[in-house]
Amino acid sequence: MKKVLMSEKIDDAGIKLLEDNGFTVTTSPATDKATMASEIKDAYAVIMRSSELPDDVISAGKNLKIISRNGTGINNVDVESATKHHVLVAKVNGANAFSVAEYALTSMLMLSRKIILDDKLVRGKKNELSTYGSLPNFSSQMGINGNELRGKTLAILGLGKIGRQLVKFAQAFEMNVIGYDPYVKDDPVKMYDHLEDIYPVADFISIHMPLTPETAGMIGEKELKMMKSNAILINSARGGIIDEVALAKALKSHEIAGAALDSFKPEPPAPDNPLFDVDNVIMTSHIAGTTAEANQALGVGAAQAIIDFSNGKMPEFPVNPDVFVAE
Ligand SMILES: O=C(O)[C@H](O)COP(=O)(O)O
Repeated sequence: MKKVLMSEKIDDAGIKLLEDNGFTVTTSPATDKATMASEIKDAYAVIMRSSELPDDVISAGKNLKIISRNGTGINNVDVESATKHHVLVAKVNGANAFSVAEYALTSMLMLSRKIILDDKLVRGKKNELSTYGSLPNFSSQMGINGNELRGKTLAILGLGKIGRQLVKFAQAFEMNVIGYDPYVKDDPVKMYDHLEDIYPVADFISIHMPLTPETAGMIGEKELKMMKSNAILINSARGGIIDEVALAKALKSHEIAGAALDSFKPEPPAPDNPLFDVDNVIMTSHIAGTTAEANQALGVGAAQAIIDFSNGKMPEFPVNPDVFVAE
């Protein structure tokens, strides 16, 4: 029986699909590299999500034929090493696009309606609330008002499946959507050729690009200074695209109005990450693409890639297709 090693457990539907197709499925804790390297020895396939799959682990996989990432980003897989060892890397595109786009929209709404700030105010004033009597909207009386999304300009950086889903959501909120993506051939929204033309006009900026040498550190002090003072920046893509120290400074000095980050560098964020001390930022634990629905679709997609491969068929989303040799 062919063994599939999971560095993180996938949805039961994906495990069942593999077992129904004659594979044995085991989990090895991704945090323990030594165990992983020993477990990978007799594995035919690996399924992984957020864990790192470096060269020394891949090299230990003497029978390894395919690495299946249940997600789109492949920044945590050493594709070069996989290719060197003739291991196919496959991913699952689009299965969590709705979830990530929902996360971006939720963050935009929470920040522009000041939901977290108001929640803190209500809790902080719990003993005085009865004195407000017929004026329960005390935060509005204090001058704290949110804004609608309607009519605001949203810049979407990266117009893949996630970015395009966000376009649909934003248009339903009557936002003016603009975009930047040097790799798209069509123009799903008004596209800009240069990021420096986007920063000064956007009220919201949402990043949906992979972490690559081109995007690493793409938004730092200089770029933050170009943004509007009411700008809200959302990163549900990858840590490392935004300089977090520069962002904390820009938020503290109100150079921009707010931010939401779901991914950090390093991940999880180190205790001395300056964003912990900033109010107008939402910090979450890489949850944007993890809903029950997305997890199920991703698990099934990752399993299907292995089944297809083992049946001599190219998986739907290969990363290094040249190593594919039908079995
Ligand atoms: O790579 C992806 O599938 C999306 O960017 C979501 O990220 P995640 O899979 O790391 O949650």
